[in-house]
Parts: sequence; structure tokens; C-alpha cells
Amino acid sequence: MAKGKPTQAEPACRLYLVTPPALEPAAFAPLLAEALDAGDVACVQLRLKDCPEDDIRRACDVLRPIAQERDVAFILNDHPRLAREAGCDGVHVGQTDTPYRDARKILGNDAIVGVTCHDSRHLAMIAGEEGADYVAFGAFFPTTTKTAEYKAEPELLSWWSELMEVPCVAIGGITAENCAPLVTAGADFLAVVNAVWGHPQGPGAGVRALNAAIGAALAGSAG
Ligand SMILES: Cc1ncc(COP(=O)(O)OP(=O)(O)O)c(N)n1
Ligand SMILES: Cc1ncsc1CCOP(=O)(O)O
Ligand SMILES: [Mg+2]
Repeated sequence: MAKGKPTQAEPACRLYLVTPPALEPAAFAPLLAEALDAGDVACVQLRLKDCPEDDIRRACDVLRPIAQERDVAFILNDHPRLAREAGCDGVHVGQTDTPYRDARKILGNDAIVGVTCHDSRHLAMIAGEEGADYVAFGAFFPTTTKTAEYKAEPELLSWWSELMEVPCVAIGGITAENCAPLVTAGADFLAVVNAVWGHPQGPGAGVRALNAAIGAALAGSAG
């Protein structure tokens, strides 16, 4: 994920992989490599919830090079200081995490800082004005990965992408089967957990299916 909007050489909507909420780094490493070698992925977010910082640091040490060696940005969820110390490309913060401005101070201007904005135009405008590299909206569909308290609609993505330059990420229950309305509404990135790591044929098949669905949706909306 380069900072700013995708360049012309990149598809208008790209995959943003979020790791499962718990993982064993050595066992997960080949699955991550399989996913990233299966097709276009803009970034990987390491999202380990309720996990000691030392374990997160160890997971960064194992997983970060797998992403960065492939020119895929490696973003840490929730922990700006740890993200800086562990050489991550950026951090994702939610509305009850470290505030955006503090995260930016910790990581500096070159890092990617993304902000959860749920279903809120207001939160997104604030994050965009403050300098966030992307705003994340969701959940668009039912999800078992996280208890989602907010429900976003595709119109939010079209409103945002018509008005704003700051890229938007769609998250929550997204699959190859249901993603087309989000792509045509203008999502710059689709963030997924279960559709890739829970794919019955493995994460590579999950990435291929999602990229095929994104490509089909973009082709269908081009004419
Ligand atoms: C890309 C992306 N969007 C939203 C979230 C959710 O962040 P948050 O609301 O802070 O919840 P947790 O993920 O920390 O449980 C995200 N992580 N990534
Ligand atoms: C982290 C997060 N934030 C809102 S929904 C969600 C989980 C998305 O996971 P899945 O793609 O499996 O629904
Ligand atoms: Mg958070």
C-alpha cells in the first residue's frame, strides 16, 4: 500500500489482508506467503487481540519480512509505539485506541496511519482532515471475526470517494461473493479476514477468488 491513492498501474480496488485474531507465527508464516504469492495484495495488518506485547513483537519479526520482501505494506493494529519499534510500515487505530494525532507523532509522517470510522461520515471527515492515510468503514456484512457494533452501507463509500481524495477501506464479512457492490461504490481497499484465512481451499485460493471478483466488478462498472 503506497501512501495516497493507488497509482494508475495499480487496480482501483485492492486487497487488504487482516490476520486472524490469534496465530502462532511459525505456523502462520507459510500461509501468509501462500496468500501473498497468489495475487495482488496491497497490505497486511497484524491484528492480535488480547496478546502480550512480546508475542506481538515476535510475530512482527517473523511475519513483517514476508510482507515487506514482496513490497506489501505491513501494518500493526492498535500499537503505534510497537509498530515503530518493530519496523512496521504503519498502524491502524480505532476510535478507542491511541488517538490519530498521537499515533502520527509516534510514527512520523512517512508511516501509514489508518483510522476506523465505523459508519460515520463525521468521524471520517475528522480523520481525513487530521491527515489519516485511509479511513475504514464497516461492518458491511455480518461477521464472526469481531463483534461489530456498526453497520455500514455501500452509499457511504460512494459518498466518500466522490468527495474525498483520502482512500477508504471497507471491512466486515466481505467475501468474493458479496464484494461487488463495495467495489462499484468506490472502495479503494477491501479488508478481509475469514474470506482468505478460512477459505476451504486455503488462503491462496481465497486471494485468487477475491481478486477475480474485484476484477469482474471493476470490468462490469467500466462500461
Ligand atoms: C482496516 C481495519 N478497519 C477496521 C478495524 C477495526 O479497528 P478497531 O475498531 O480498533 O477494532 P479492533 O480491530 O482493534 O478490534 C481494523 N482493525 N482494521
Ligand atoms: C476487524 C474488524 N472490524 C470490523 S469487522 C472486522 C472483522 C472483519 O473480519 P471478516 O473479514 O472475517 O468479517
Ligand atoms: Mg483497535
